[in-house]
Amino acid sequence: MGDLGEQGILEAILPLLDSAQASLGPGDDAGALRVSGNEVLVSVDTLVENQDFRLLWPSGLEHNAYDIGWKSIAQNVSDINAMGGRATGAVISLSLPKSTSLEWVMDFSRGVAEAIAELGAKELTILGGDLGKSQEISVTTTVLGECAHGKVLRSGVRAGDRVAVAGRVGAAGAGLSVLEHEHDNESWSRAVRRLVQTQCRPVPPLESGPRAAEAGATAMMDLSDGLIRDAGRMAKASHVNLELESSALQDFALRLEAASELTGTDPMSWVLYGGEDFGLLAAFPDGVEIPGEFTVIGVAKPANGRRAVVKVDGKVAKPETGFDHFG
Ligand SMILES: Nc1ncnc2c1ncn2[C@@H]1O[C@H](COP(=O)(O)OP(=O)(O)O)[C@@H](O)[C@H]1O
Ligand SMILES: Cc1ncc(C[n+]2csc(CCOP(=O)(O)OP(=O)(O)O)c2C)c(N)n1
Ligand SMILES: [Mg+2]
Repeated sequence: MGDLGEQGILEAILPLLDSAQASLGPGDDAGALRVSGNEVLVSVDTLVENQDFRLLWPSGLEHNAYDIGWKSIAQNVSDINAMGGRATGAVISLSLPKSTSLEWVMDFSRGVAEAIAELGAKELTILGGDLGKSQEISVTTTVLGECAHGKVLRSGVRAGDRVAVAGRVGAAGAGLSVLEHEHDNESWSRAVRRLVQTQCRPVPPLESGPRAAEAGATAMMDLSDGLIRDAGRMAKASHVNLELESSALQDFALRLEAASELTGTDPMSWVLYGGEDFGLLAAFPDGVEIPGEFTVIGVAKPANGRRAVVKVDGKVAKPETGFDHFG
């Protein structure tokens, strides 16, 4: 399966599955089902030890259970936010090695509870979950949600729309590089610690999803796999090119300098290809007032019947760069 990539696997399996009864089937940040006349959004995401976090990073930092609980909530409510909705319920499945301590599970659960409170997911309540035994830690959270303003899909961008982002871009990727860098974590500066914190405890902009929907966004998705890769998915779903300007991304890169000095990485590579910030990528038509927390980074242009692409400063960006579990 290694060479197929996530996209190739999905193209092979989705035709085998029946989604006819869904009001929105697979392909977007969340699916939707009509229940007693109301649309309910559903999304699921998994965190696996050594794939999505390490209990001990090469930098010497130990990853605590609290942060895993936090991130599992953050990454899931982010998918509901990306539809323009608010999370209402969640179930959490924990698969753990027998050696895991009770203190670990309690710390994890505190992270879940505090993420819900501090991220401002006021309507989100835990409905249940599951406990099981496994070789390594694996956390799967399913989240339900609703949209007051109608759901916003990835596929709605129209030529002429302005493309904008909210939340952080590149910080979590920079934090990941620092964690993976064999450099003693005791000597990290405050700025470096903040970037690591964005990787371990991401903060999706939960007010911005519903606000963008209300403002009239034509399309939206969350940024989990890297700006270029995710923008490529939006471009493909909407059959338009997304033309981005690196000058509009410069401010995001400037905020990553501390990590760049430590690891020797060009900060723009984190902005373009780093994932897990769980910010928003949205498109707004002309005449719509874009909410103030969004930064316009480009514009949508017709694909003219060709394969839709993402361009940066007029050059086609490589769609294969970014994060893929099977890439
Ligand atoms: N095993 C699967 N069966 C059916 N649909 C899937 C499966 N895995 C992923 N999908 C769907 O494919 C789309 C892309 O998945 P993914 O990249 O994980 O989404 P996201 O990045 O928003 O979490 C989503 O709509 C998701 O629901
Ligand atoms: C040990 C480790 N390796 C790599 C990463 C980077 N990483 C893991 S998942 C991911 C992308 C987002 O996760 P995914 O499960 O694809 O979320 P989704 O797109 O489904 O919301 C990235 C960049 C990490 N956080 N930790
Ligand atoms: Mg998503």
